Amino acid sequence: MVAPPDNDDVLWARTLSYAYGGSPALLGVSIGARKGEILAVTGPRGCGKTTLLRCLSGQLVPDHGEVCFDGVAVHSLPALDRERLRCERFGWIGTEPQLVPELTSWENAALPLLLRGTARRTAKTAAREWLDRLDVGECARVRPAGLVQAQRQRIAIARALAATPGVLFADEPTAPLHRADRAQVLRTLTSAARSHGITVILATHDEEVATLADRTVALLDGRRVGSAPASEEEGRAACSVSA
Ligand SMILES: Nc1ncnc2c1ncn2[C@@H]1O[C@H](COP(=O)(O)OP(=O)(O)OP(=O)(O)O)[C@@H](O)[C@H]1O
Repeated sequence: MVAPPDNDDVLWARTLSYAYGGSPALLGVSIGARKGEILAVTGPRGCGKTTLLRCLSGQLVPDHGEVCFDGVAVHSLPALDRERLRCERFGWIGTEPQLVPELTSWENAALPLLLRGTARRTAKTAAREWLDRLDVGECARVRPAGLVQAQRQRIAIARALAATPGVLFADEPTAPLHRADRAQVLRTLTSAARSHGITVILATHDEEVATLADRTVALLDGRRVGSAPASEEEGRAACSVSA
């Protein structure tokens, strides 16, 4: 059975290829995600998950193929517009928490909101709420150097959620956490995303983590395993080139 064209995808990519210095990491990958959907990208180490997320989020420009978010052709935006899009509409949780060492935990969590011009008091309230939800409320006034890695990662997750992005890219987000804490943090992340209509693209090599997603796409050696629905290969309306 051929799936009908799906024009509800808020983020989609068609035939993405990317190589690092001639060494291919992605080969013709097509993918789509709807608003509020939690989509897991799975596969063994080195299969191209991070590269795919970096292409989808505009951090990398694919060698071939297209990325479209909310009608905007991300791959053809000038670098500054891609940066603005990432700042205003996307969130990123990496495997390593990258916090600003000079700022306290709440200031780190509030940073995307402050950069967008949100009033300091409002941004602080939102940041502290998310720190509480992620069980690091007591660390609000502590700088990253005074925290353990698992606490820093919870703060990075709070920072991503506090900004309520359109799409949250999460690359092995629970890797630095203790095994016992992973399920709880992932549940907080996925339930927050569902209640706020945030689309999540979740890269993981852990099958258990992937079970929390609405749908899974598997990669192997830079290619999508199994066939992509027809809607992800063709039949899309062209996206515009302005942000
Ligand atoms: N900056 C880089 N320079 C050169 N090669 C890279 C770079 N980043 C990734 N690669 C290579 O590209 C391929 C895909 O890597 P990628 O990190 O996207 O996979 P992954 O599935 O996310 O792996 P992991 O789970 O280990 O992060 C691998 O062969 C990797 O060695």
